[in-house]
Amino acid sequence: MPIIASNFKTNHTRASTKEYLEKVNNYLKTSQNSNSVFVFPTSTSIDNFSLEKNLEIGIQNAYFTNNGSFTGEIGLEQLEEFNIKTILIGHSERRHILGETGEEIAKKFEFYKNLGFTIIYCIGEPLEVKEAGLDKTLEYIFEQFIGIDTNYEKLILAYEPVWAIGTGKTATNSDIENIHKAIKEKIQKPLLYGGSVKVENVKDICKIANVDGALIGTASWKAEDFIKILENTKDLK
Ligand SMILES: O=C(CO)COP(=O)(O)O
Repeated sequence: MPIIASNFKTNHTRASTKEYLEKVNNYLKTSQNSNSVFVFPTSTSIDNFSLEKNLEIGIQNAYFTNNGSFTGEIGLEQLEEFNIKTILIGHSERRHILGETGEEIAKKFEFYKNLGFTIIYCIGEPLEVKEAGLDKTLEYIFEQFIGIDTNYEKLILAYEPVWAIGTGKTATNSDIENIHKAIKEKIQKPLLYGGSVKVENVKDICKIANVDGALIGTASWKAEDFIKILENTKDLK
């Protein structure tokens, strides 16, 4: 069964997140859809939601600390209040827009690994690297694993080419196939694809060899569309 995840990024309010989750949860309750579903709302919208077993809330980001003086950040204490046990680490927007370094990402990974969190770890190359060819792309991607324990049992990977995120430009199926194959040869962990996944293409993408699911931004922000995405992928292995 595929893993299907929605990354809200900086979208939705507390009220609309609750509404969204009610809709998705009701769908899962009645549809016999056994996909493994994750939703990553904004930090201000997390709560103690009562959800189906296969729907889990994760956090988009947190600092590697229990608590302390890190203005603007949240840590373990704030996550524990809502029983959050899943975190997204290494998203390209944090790497490239918020300036998170490989070293900080590795520390974050280690901290949340030691706490037994499920970690969705994102990797992916910017356009200029893609244009330099497959070898350069793989070299860039594998550098993003430096300091990361790729044997961690609760690790899920997400390949998200930076040039495909929020641009409407999905990688071609053969790009996805080649990159996923190369990653899987080295790291045998569930591997999601992300980058302009849509209601219309999610099924075909999830059918590509070595694609275990999808991490979706824009196309997942309306509950009705996310439910269509879940419906379109429900019969896949
Ligand atoms: O960054 C993404 C998910 O983490 C992908 O975003 P889009 O689906 O908007 O391209």
